[in-house]
Amino acid sequence: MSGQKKPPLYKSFGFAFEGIFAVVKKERNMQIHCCMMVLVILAGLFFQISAVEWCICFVLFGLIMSLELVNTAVESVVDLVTEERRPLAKLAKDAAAGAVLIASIMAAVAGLIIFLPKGWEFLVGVMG
Ligand SMILES: Nc1ncnc2c1ncn2[C@@H]1O[C@H](COP(=O)(O)OP(=O)(O)OP(=O)(O)O)[C@@H](O)[C@H]1O
Repeated sequence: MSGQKKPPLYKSFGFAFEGIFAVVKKERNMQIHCCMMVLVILAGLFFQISAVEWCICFVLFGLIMSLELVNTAVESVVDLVTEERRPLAKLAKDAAAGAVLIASIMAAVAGLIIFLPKGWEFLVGVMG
């Protein structure tokens, strides 16, 4: 929309937050990501993970949630453009979903690398 006055910065932030809240409300996968984030934060506090480990966790939360927002945006645009079954619509939706899946698998692996040894140490300490 060139030539039109841009909305003030605070309004742009408002629209962005509206988008985030709408996706959290509508998308079950986003609700699962939010629950996982809370669980990881609780585990991080319990096991007192290092600053670098917190950074890795927060970067991965951001990556997965951002990709979920983009995935919902792609799905919405595809549905807006066509209700017919079309190969390109399928490719767009499946590729966007694949991006979320890859990030989630990598985050799960990173989570295991960070938390598995600490969980094991804790169990050994409790039992021994
Ligand atoms: N217009 C379309 N043309 C061809 N295939 C489509 C089309 N719309 C959806 N599909 C296929 O059906 C699958 C399910 O689509 P849907 O829109 O229900 O999204 P979804 O993968 O269930 O995502 P979510 O659960 O996040 O809504 C897609 O992954 C895609 O493979």
